[in-house]
Amino acid sequence: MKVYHFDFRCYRRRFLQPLVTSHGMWHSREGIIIHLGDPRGSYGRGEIAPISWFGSETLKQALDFCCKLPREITEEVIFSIPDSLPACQFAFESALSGMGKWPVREDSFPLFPSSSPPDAESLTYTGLLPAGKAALNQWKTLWKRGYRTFKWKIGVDGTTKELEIFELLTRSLPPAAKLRLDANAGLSYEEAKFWLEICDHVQTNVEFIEQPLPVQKFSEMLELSANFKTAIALDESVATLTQLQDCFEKGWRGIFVIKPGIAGSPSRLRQFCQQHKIDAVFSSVFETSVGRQAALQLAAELSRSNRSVGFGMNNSLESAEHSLFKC
Ligand SMILES: O=C(O)CCC(=O)C1=CC=C[C@@H](O)[C@@H]1C(=O)O
Ligand SMILES: [Mg+2]
Repeated sequence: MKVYHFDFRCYRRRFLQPLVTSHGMWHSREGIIIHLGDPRGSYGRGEIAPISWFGSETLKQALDFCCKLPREITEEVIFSIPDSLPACQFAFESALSGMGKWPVREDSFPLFPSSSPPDAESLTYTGLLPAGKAALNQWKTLWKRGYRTFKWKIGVDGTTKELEIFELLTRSLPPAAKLRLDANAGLSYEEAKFWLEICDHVQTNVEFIEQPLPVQKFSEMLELSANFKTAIALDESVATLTQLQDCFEKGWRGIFVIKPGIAGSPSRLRQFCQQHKIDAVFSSVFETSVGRQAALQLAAELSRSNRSVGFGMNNSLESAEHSLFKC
């Protein structure tokens, strides 16, 4: 059985502007870059970028797992990482499948790749707008950079204030623009109905409302998805492969937001998406280009519709280059 040398480093990158969602304010993205090397000098890298409030493991759980692993590991160890560690499953399997595809080893630990995978060139990207009225100016900057799909967080400032901004935003967006509203599970049932009603009658193309209700309100979201023209996309409800399978089995046939970085095993995710031909929107976990490359490769392979991918904001965080440290 092949044996790989295993090593890892932690990183911490600040958001240039804290990310404000109904979950709260997110100031820094922390994660782990893993390195697998083989005796011939080939190596692969992966990234553990958990989002525990979405249902993945915590960074501490991932770090404990890495610290307990021996420095020499086999494929058997990699494919037996438990489903309770989905971000670890993603990282180790990505590193294994990337063996030998990385440039000749640099002296420093991992240099972060600057390019996206070739297959990802066919993808279009979503621009993430800041919550609140800052969105009214920010969309123009992103439009000039070529974005045509925008995502705006709601469930942060209250419906009255957000509706005011929404009306100004939809009146200023060009007809070719698409808008996604992401509530991060922060609306009540009545507020969700209200937003769906508004979106059904507004001129701008509202592509979908993302996770309007908490994960526990699955049947309410299933009912709402049948009663409005505006689509609903599940995100927090389908964050891990286990949750994704569960929502599919309970009858969800709407849009699934897939964050490969926390979904779990890429091979099992690929098998599920190909078998069930789901309407998937691929989304970032604000990972570095190490995890982003692996996630975009999956998005390019598995995106069946022309929905843009939520990986537009790699400039939302400070550079990864000097963020690494031994942990
Ligand atoms: O999906 C996108 O367009 C960008 C990524 C994004 O919005 C998110 C990434 C990670 C956690 C959340 O704050 C947020 C989301 O809810 O989708
Ligand atoms: Mg979301």
